[in-house]
Amino acid sequence: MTVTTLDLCADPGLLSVEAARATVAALVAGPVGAETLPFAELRGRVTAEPTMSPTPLPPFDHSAMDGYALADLGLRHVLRGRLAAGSAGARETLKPGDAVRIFTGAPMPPGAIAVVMQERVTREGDVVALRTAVEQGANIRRRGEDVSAGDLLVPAGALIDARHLAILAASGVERVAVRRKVVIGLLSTGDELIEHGRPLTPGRIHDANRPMLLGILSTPAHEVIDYGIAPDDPAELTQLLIEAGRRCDALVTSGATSVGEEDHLAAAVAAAGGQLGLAKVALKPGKPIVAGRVGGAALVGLPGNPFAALVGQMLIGRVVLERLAGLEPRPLAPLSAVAAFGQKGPGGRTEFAPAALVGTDPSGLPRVEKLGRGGSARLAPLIAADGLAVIPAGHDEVKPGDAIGFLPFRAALEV
Ligand SMILES: Nc1nc2c(c(=O)[nH]1)N[C@H]1C(S)=C(S)[C@@H](COP(=O)(O)OP(=O)(O)OC[C@H]3O[C@@H](n4cnc5c(N)ncnc54)[C@H](O)[C@@H]3O)O[C@H]1N2
Ligand code: MOO
Repeated sequence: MTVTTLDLCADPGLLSVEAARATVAALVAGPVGAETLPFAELRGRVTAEPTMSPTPLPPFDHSAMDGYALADLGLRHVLRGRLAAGSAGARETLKPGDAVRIFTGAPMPPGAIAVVMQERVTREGDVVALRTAVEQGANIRRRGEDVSAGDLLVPAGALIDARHLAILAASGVERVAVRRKVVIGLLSTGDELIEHGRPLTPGRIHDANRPMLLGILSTPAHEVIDYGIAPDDPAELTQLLIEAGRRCDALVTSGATSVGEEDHLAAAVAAAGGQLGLAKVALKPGKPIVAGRVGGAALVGLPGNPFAALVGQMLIGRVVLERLAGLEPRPLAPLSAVAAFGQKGPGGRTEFAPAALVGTDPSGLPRVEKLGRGGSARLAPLIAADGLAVIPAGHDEVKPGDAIGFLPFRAALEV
């Protein structure tokens, strides 16, 4: 059987992380289709169309302070009424010398030109005496000063979070067109793996990658189909790939990417009528990443070692899912930090290592301490880590105080 390969790695050397991200992103022709959802179901979904505001925000002129609405800028006024937030507003227009007791959020009475804060006045019965002059328009929030009717509220390709919910709710938008959920098949490979929750037998280990990847991929924008553990059996793996290629937009696997005789992924993808390419990425850990297509699905094959799989998904696999979901892949932009450690290397590969934030240096940059002694199979150092230290390729040695990068888990693990 001939294995059809994609030319992911035309260069005989290692692909840079950025080049690998671009190559893998190009496997996806475009985003999945769209559907229209009610407001309550929008969180975590990706907008498919821009939403324009049906109304100005704020919808009417109102007071920004608790105080007095004034008909003119004189220092002495007579109180004519009271307006609280939620009131439908005053009907009568103020006359010169008039003031109205007003509270934050209440509609401006007709004829009022400024609001004075209550701390700036002396009250004697119905007389309001200003201690200092106010300017015209002071403390008035104008209709439409935040958003005009017809303004762009949320562009297409936005991952809807609390900010978007706030402005959509404020504008009374009830339905939004979003990308349908990206259907992701998830698969672990390896005869040594046992499902979490089942007892171990000699020589076998629990599958850690699928629960980890489920933890990353289970978002409102995705529907994950769990294909379980595939044994190191080419025929069985081929059948699974054919089925997943029919149902899924993307397939994320771990293991079997390497060169061992039991690493059957490439042959199984070819037997399933797909194409696969091996990208040797200048990345430590996670060097072997395979990507391709099977049926209608883009396939990302992560290395078997759990930390390598995590790094591969965070840095490279996610661009496939972002493209399918209609999100512009976010550039890999580690924060500037300084090393609180010294080490040799990483030489020609960019190294990612579990790391904790340990204060700041004199210039205010975060100091980053590397955790654990390396190794792509170790999980324990991740638990105390705040994110990943990023040591750029080309360093033969890192000394304490050297400039490095830091990728916080919070930003990196959200999809
Ligand atoms: N001769 C070579 N051997 C290896 C090379 C190489 O270049 N030449 N690369 C090494 C590197 S780097 C990595 S990473 C691994 C990648 O191997 P595979 O993607 O084929 O992964 P496996 O061989 O299936 O597994 C590697 C390791 O990870 C454990 N594993 C696998 N799946 C899971 C899982 N779901 N949960 C927990 N642990 C898992 C597996 O038992 C192995 O110990 O290849 C190196 N070898
Ligand atoms: O680079 Mo492997 O991906 O070390 O674990």
